[in-house]
Amino acid sequence: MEFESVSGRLREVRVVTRPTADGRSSVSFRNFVIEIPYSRDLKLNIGTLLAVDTMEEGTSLILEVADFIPVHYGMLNLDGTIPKEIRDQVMEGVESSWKAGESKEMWVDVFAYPIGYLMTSSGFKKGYVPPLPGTSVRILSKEAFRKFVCYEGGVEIGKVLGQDIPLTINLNKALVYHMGIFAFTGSGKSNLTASLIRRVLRYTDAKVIIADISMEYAVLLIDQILEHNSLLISTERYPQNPSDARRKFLRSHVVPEELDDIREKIGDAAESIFRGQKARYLYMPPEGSVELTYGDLVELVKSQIDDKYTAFAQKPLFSLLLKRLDQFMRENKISKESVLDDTVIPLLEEASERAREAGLRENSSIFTFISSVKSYISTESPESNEYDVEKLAIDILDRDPASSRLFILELPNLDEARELLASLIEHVMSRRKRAFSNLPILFVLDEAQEFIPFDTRQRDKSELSSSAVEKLLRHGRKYHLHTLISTQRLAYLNTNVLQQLHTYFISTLPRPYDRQLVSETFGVSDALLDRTLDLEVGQWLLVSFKASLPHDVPVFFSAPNNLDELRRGLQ
Ligand SMILES: Nc1ncnc2c1ncn2[C@@H]1O[C@H](COP(=O)(O)OP(=O)(O)OP(=O)(O)O)[C@@H](O)[C@H]1O
Repeated sequence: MEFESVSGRLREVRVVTRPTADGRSSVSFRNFVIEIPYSRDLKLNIGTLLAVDTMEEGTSLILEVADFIPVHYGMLNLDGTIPKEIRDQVMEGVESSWKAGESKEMWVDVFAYPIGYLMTSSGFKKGYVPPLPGTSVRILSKEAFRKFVCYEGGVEIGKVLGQDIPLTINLNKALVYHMGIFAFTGSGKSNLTASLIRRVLRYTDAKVIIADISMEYAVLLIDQILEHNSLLISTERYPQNPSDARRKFLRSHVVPEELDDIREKIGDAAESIFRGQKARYLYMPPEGSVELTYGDLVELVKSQIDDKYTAFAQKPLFSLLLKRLDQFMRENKISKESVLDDTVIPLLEEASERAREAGLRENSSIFTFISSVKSYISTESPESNEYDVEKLAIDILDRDPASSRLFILELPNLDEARELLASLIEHVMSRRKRAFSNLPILFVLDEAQEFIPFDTRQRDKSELSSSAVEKLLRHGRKYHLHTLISTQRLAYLNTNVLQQLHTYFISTLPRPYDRQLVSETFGVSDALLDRTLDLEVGQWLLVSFKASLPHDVPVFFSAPNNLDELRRGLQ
């Protein structure tokens, strides 16, 4: 059976127009009012799907329920102008008919909106055909809903709200098109992030790198650190002795109250991490000691051309060097941020050759310039045993099945976190470009507004991290580099990145601006987004655009509790 036995009728079509969140234009949503007879057994939920006849024969329009209100005919015109005794009498009568259960005078006004799909005899297809007012509206059965909404054979991430259907998604595709988790503090963002990471580790081959500024994930995923090849990386040193390191771990991490009874077990797990050499101290070079990049070299050559003391005879040769450098970078897909390496030496030698052919004297500034760049490149920086960002990038890109899969980077200092993330993304991207592989890598950025804020400032390094993350989101997919970001305030985020995310998990967002931004980005009705205000901790609205689900249907679900999964994992 495709439909439930009960059906209703389409009574009204309303178009609601409002200014966009940025106030620059306007956006309209179609809202439909459907009347369904009231009965005690009527099973309606926010998110229930309906089908209504349209102007095209044999084609129904699919609607999603955003809200519903029971109505009694007897109370339609009952307002304060009617004397109190009569009001009381009418309401008593109405109360008894609700209790009796069924009457022609009672119905439910259902507010629903079209989700861009049509149902035909050959199945579902994208599109919109105006529905016929007054015609019957049917409720999709549980099985029809499951087939339309869930990804067959996919990974279960929770249960559809009110329907007890396991919500299965295409996790690989969700990864590829980046994901976002948006909710007010305390709604369960870290919990959902951790349970999604568990599934990524179990059901895909992706490596996972978590940039953790609130030092939460080492505890939330401690069983996973033990289960998989992992590294817990910190910018602070832990004591050499594993039992001292365990004490420091428990002191510096918040163990959720719900896990108080297994605090010792968590301590044991931490000690195993230190004993098993799964913890690393990450060396951060002192500020200012950054390496020269290709962009720096371009700037240096340009300044030679612009310098009034550079002899005129040499300027065309510097221009030629600049042109060749630009060509070389384009051909080899080298970005300005890539660290200068010895692949550029043949280019410098070619420039010296041209200068010699032009008959320039050996002490000309172009020769001095070239030889100083060459000597910079060939001077090996002293080999250090410290685990630094370059070694980390190499480990992340390592394709050996025995290499680490889960990397938790504990970065409590924000400036340091931004600088490190920017540098890590640059290293990973430039190495990936040079040695391509399709091994997926997922970067998880909790508190993403700290890395890609709306307002970037050079002083606090957010400019660095913001441009690196933006690049990762825009171009990462080509190189199998993916991102999951999570934030509590969309207003504080660089909203350029929102279009790059194709899967959103939304829970309570108290500010209308944040909800409006999501509804505009995905074309989801405001009425549905407003329902997120009623969600409880651990309940989410999943919105996907050609990614997680077979059809782009916003779906409400309740996520499993990561703490239960952690508890089971530790047993
Ligand atoms: N799916 C869930 N089922 C049951 N309880 C949950 C679920 N998700 C979260 N919780 C509980 O809600 C509380 C807050 O969760 P969490 O720390 O993940 O929220 P958050 O949004 O990350 O908060 P913050 O922004 O403060 O970091 C936790 O105590 C957790 O146990």
